[in-house]
Amino acid sequence: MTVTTTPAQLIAESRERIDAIDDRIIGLIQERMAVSTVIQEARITSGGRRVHLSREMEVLAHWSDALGKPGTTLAMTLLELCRGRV
Ligand SMILES: C=C(O[C@@H]1C=C(C(=O)O)C=C[C@H]1O)C(=O)O
Repeated sequence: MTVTTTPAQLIAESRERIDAIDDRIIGLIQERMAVSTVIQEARITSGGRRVHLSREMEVLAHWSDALGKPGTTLAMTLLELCRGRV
């Protein structure tokens, strides 16, 4: 007996996978925010500034290399989440 998957089933199952992936991405972003906060607080406590522009350029280049221009946009949003608006 062959069991066929209908398009509606395929879509529903794939959307469940997307929701699960999104949950993992959100968790990773929250983890990134926590690590970024540790760095920023250490720098501020030792007399430095919250923002480190040359490091942010490295982060933007990393995302741009992987995902192109939308990667840069994503990285800018990530940076805003991690250190607030500049
Ligand atoms: C976390 C840091 O501090 C800030 C936050 C950054 C980030 O979230 O990637 C990058 C540079 C800084 O503006 C860092 O200097 O690495």
